[in-house]
Amino acid sequence: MLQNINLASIRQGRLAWLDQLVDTIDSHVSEISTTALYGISILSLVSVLVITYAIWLIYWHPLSAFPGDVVRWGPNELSFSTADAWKDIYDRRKDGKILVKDPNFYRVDDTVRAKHIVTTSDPEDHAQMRKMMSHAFSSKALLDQEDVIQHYANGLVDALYERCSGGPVNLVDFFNWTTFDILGEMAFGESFGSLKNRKTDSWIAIVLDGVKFTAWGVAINKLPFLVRLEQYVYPKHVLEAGHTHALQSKRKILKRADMNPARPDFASYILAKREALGITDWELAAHANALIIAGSETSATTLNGLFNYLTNYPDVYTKLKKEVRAAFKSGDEITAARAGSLPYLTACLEETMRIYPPIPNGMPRVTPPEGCMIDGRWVPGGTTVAVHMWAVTHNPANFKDPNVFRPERWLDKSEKADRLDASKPFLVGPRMCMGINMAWIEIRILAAKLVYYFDFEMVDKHNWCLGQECYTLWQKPVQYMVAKPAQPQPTPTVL
Ligand code: HEM
Repeated sequence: MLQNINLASIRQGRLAWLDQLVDTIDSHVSEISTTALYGISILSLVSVLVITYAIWLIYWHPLSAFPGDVVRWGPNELSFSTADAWKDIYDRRKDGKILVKDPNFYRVDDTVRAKHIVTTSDPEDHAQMRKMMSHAFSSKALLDQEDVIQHYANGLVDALYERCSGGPVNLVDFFNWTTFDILGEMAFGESFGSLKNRKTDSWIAIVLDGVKFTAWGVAINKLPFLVRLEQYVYPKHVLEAGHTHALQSKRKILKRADMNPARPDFASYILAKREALGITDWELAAHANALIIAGSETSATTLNGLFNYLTNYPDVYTKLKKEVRAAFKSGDEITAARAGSLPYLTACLEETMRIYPPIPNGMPRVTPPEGCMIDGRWVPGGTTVAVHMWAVTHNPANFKDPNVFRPERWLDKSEKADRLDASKPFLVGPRMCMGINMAWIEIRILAAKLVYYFDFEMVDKHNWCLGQECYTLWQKPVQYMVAKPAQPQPTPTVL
């Protein structure tokens, strides 16, 4: 009996509690129903639209027919990794069609992203800029440039002799100091003083962070609704570096404009056309920056990559040392011409730029409105296309054992196992690197001098090139090496 009473009261209590709950929900539902209904309807509509758009992109978009070796890596973007795609996308085409640089990737504005030779999309605009700068890359200019390169190459050797007895050296710093000092002198009329001070100039640190600013800008541009909010999307330090870098470059180039250097530098040729072509101060700064980044970071990357692979492949290193040390009786004899006649050195550098391309991503172009053929396939108009440097040089269809560092593949051309023309670290066609000759002079001299003067051993031997972050250019971590002198120290150079 007692039990029944208790059970009944419990049941009653439960029911009361449930009644209360139902009442509460009821009142809330009636309060929010209209708003919730609207919300749910809009959400459902958006979901249906997004799903329909996604299905359209996957099954009915004109590019949906591109599976396999051509990778559709964005709704309207194709990546080719065949040797033949290079000429169809970047070179002068037989059908006269021009694939311009994709303005969504090469972003420009009137201030911190002012257009320069690398970023302008308009072919006529570009041709004018290229003409303006051509004197800076003439044979005569190259002779002067070799003097500057020799000067800093000797400075690098001195700095390494000075520091190597104190323990392992971070090669990344030493190559940055050297290549940025060379380009600083060529572009702004003065070096950054990094080699002399044995310290990375603060401007260089900002330049390297500034590279991320450009890469973030490209990523943000992929979602147009983010562009207006972009200052909130960038990481704060990247945004600051991008702006500081542009402002400091403007200050530097305007200071250079007031100087009158004895030897013409890159700035001389640009300043000479400043009025005639109506080049703004921001554009002046952008040109100088483009030259410094294009010319220094890339060469430093190649040299770091070379010494990483040499120290990981002792047989290759021994063979290269033999070639270089047999060719020269003293370090002063190392000139660009003589270093250029060493086949194994050239093969080692070619192989470095294949396996660790200084600019590893694709440089996007847009197909003309009427579409065009690329590598034997029809591609509709307005499609963004590129050959991604890393993909094409690591594609086993182009290179046998693509992850193996084997300079011999560049020497034994009868082998035919490799499509050597798939590796184009300097690009091809009218937008190809303007500094290719200077780059070869620089990397040959610097590599030959270091191979001649030192024996390097990597601390904690590993493949330093793998696993690096990339923001168009590699974010290079420290690379510590033990440097043992192999020759008596030369007379130091006054920097
Ligand atoms: C190993 C070293 C180098 C590599 C791998 C390299 C690679 C490249 C690549 C791939 C481009 C095309 C970029 C694009 O279209 O977005 C380029 C353009 C350019 N590079 Fe280099 N570069 C190197 C060194 C240099 C040097 C030393 C200079 C001298 C300052 C230089 C000056 C330029 C210029 C002016 C352009 C723009 C050409 C144009 O659009 O007409 N580069 N480089």
